[in-house]
Amino acid sequence: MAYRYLMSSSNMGLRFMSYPQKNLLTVFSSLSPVTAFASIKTLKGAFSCSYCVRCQFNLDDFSSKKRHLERVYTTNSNGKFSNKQFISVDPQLYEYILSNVREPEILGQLREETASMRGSKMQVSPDQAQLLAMLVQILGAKRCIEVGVYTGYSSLAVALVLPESGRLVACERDLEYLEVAKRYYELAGVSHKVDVRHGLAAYTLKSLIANGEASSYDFAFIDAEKRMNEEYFELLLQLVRVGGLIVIDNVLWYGKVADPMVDDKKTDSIRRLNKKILEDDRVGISMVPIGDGMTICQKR
Ligand SMILES: C[S@@+](CC[C@H](N)C(=O)[O-])C[C@H]1O[C@@H](n2cnc3c(N)ncnc32)[C@H](O)[C@@H]1O
Repeated sequence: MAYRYLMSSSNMGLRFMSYPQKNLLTVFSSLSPVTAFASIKTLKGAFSCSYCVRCQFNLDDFSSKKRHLERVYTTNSNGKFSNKQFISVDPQLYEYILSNVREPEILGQLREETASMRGSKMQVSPDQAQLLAMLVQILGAKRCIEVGVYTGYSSLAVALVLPESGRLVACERDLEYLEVAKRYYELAGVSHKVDVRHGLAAYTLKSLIANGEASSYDFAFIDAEKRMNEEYFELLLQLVRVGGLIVIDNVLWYGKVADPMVDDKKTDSIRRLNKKILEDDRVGISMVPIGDGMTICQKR
């Protein structure tokens, strides 16, 4: 790890370092990780953070430095991405991210109530919900659809920022979960904005199209049965207007999409859809590594 990291730093960090520092790094890169860490520590004061162009870790704090080494990686694809540095989010960093989320009180209450329920891991994270709400606000969205409500966390985040005349069609097949969601829509004073549809989401989406509602929605969020995502995407592409957004959750599937050893049906279907969307000229795209990964698609 240390070797890999030290080598990677020669592509970015070194531009900002003096020659002695560069020489020292060259020496470090040939050391074993343990020796490298020890040597870094003895260099206290020689330079601050030689590993990353951004941070300025205090070398006195050896454990911070070690954590930093474990958190920052460099792309490894023959320079195709200019040896881009990127971070992996460990629990400590994620706690920090969450501490920077403005979570409305009612959403916090719903999250806490849901924590003890079956399937609570399915809920989007507070940082994801905040991003969804922001997208809705940026769009000035009035008409939204959610596929996969569970107990209502993401749908409530969206409903809270919709204008009074806004409408969110909330599709969920499980009545027990919907009852919790409906209670929270009431508590938050947004139930007049939410059109709850109990049943299979594909059926609801087809009925909206049959009802003449094509191209009339601004925003849609897909977060239900993953193997159905392609069908939801196609139906929602009919329902969303040009310029509107379709956001798909779980596109990284806990990292399994990038692991060639994983070939289960769910992972394969997510990979297939990711590839299809990448090649789909009907939408502009951005895959965002937030939560379990979300792809934001804008209809052209
Ligand atoms: C990942 S959870 C949704 C989490 C929710 N977005 C949140 O943030 O709390 C997926 C939900 O989709 C529902 N679901 C799965 N397949 C469905 C289908 N075909 N039609 C409607 N709902 C479905 C499940 O019952 C489950 O509650």
